[in-house]
Amino acid sequence: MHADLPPATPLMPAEIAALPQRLPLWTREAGDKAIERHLRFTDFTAAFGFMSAVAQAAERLDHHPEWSNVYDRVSIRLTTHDTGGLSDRDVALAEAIDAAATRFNAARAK
Ligand SMILES: C[C@H](O)[C@H](O)[C@H]1CNC2=NC(N)=NC(=O)C2=N1
Repeated sequence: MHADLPPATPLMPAEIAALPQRLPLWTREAGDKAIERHLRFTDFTAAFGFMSAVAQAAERLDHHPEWSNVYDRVSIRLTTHDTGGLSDRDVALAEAIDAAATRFNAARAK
């Protein structure tokens, strides 16, 4: 189904070090195996609309978030299970998530 996509490529240490510049809204988890972002929306409908948009991006990229939702809040953790750490797919999904967050007027949470 996703035979057209190359396999996930692990990030090099220099790429991990540059993540704060590349993805300023994301924080690196201790150990640098994952990044996370916490968002708040105007209400549950907006939060769920955002999650639906992210779900479509995740399918397109063949890369899926670890996330949770409570009413108007969504917390997202990105890691690559296949490689056991951060990969280019995490960056690609984070960029798609940032674009969707803008469209759904997300605010920073936490
Ligand atoms: C078979 C399929 O391509 C893989 O299982 C993909 C699907 N989505 C994924 N999502 C995440 N976050 N990590 C993975 O390693 C991963 N692997």
